[in-house]
Amino acid sequence: SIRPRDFPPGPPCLAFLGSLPYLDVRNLSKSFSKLQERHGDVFSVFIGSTPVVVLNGWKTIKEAFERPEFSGRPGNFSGTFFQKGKTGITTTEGKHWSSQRNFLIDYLENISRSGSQGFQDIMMDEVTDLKLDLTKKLSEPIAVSYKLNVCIINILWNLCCGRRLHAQQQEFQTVYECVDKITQFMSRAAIFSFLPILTKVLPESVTKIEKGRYYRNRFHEISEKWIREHRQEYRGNRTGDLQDLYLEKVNKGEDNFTEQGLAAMIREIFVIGSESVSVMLRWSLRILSCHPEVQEKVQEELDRVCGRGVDVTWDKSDQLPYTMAIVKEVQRFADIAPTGLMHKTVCDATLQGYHLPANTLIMANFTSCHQSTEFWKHPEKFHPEHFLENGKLIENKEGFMPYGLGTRICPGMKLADMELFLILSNILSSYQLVMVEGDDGDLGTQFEGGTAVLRNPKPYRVVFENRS
Ligand code: HEM
Repeated sequence: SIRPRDFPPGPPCLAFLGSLPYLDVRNLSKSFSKLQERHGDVFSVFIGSTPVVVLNGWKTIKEAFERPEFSGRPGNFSGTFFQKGKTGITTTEGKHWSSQRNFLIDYLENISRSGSQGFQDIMMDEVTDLKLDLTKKLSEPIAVSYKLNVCIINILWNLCCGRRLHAQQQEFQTVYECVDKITQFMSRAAIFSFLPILTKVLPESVTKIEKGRYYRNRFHEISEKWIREHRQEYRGNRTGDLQDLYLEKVNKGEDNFTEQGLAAMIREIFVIGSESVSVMLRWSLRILSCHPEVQEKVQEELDRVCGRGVDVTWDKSDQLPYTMAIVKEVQRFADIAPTGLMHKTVCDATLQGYHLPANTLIMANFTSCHQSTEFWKHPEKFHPEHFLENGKLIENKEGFMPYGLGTRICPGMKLADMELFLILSNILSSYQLVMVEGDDGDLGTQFEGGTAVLRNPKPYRVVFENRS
């Protein structure tokens, strides 16, 4: 074995393939849970010839991810291909990373703070449009993905560009297509970070690199155009959307703030912020249509607190513990990012007696928390009561980390929580979700479509019935 003695143990490493024969690449977290039984909470696997240290269990993941030594991010094929280099937040480190990350966090904190009504109203407008769209297809089986994506992309569009671009249909279609194709390409290309040789030996029909490059370039052109347009209109006295605030910093000459950096941030928000919320909503509607008894309870709460079919707003959320528990339980049950994003040690570090040299790749097995009987009474079931105690919502629960933990925790979490709450509660207030006849209610994962980074439900149709 090429493991030094104080490096975490793991399955054998074979030439070229590493530990791949011991791993189900379409369901890594399941393979990890098996290896955890044998090797403990900290073990290592080889992907190709690259060792990756896998962390399991709440205590271990929390201990590591809260320490700055573990806050690095490895160079990865998909991310750098998408941005044409290391820029933005997800793929960067050091001063660049913290400046961009803090900017986004401050901005989102500002617009989502209770009392700041503007952005909530914008979200509610999009939710109303979504409901109108659903009204056109009542009582027939429909696929919801596209409708949900339109709503989510419009929210992000408002966030990044202000309202003006919203109605331009052709441009919307182009952006939608770019985001969709880039997301697909990036999850397919995840493996190229470990086996770059594949990009050379496999044909384009398999790698889809040329196609990926086409959509990437198109999206670069669009994001750069948005910034030029914004620049022309900017007079230095408007404090509005994300671009205005970022450009203010560019104008002041602040370190790490450039127009290219702004374009990268916007592309990143669209790609990372739309698919994640969309997948979570697809799970939500699927799970709820399969659980009429849960729908009944949440609708009773919504009717009582807000009134049937009346707009549900974020300021009502603290009076809606059951609704909030559903949002959280969907996040636990769906476990959409089972291994999160890879980290890297930025210097030599020790963890539970093991020595990890600088630049060691680190992966966390979130499923080991979300599916553990240590924290959940019925881990394999959808059970909103996991987040309730004496009818009150449990805000911070051990073992729950849909957005990761510590230094790299998702900066979009508050925005995502608001989107999930507003879209789901307003749909449930107006409609009954009914399974299509003959549907067996299977809540399994869709594994087709390669090594998807996000865990998706199997494609499904659902019927919306009016409640009034
Ligand atoms: C339900 C939806 C979402 C989920 C489940 C989710 C989950 C995650 C996870 C697990 C990470 C990795 C944390 C780590 O590296 O340890 C992450 C990172 C990130 N997310 Fe989210 N996310 C969601 C929505 C969003 C939204 C709406 C945005 C943008 C507005 C966003 C922006 C980001 C960014 C920029 C990072 C990289 C952070 C960094 O490297 O410092 N996410 N997210």
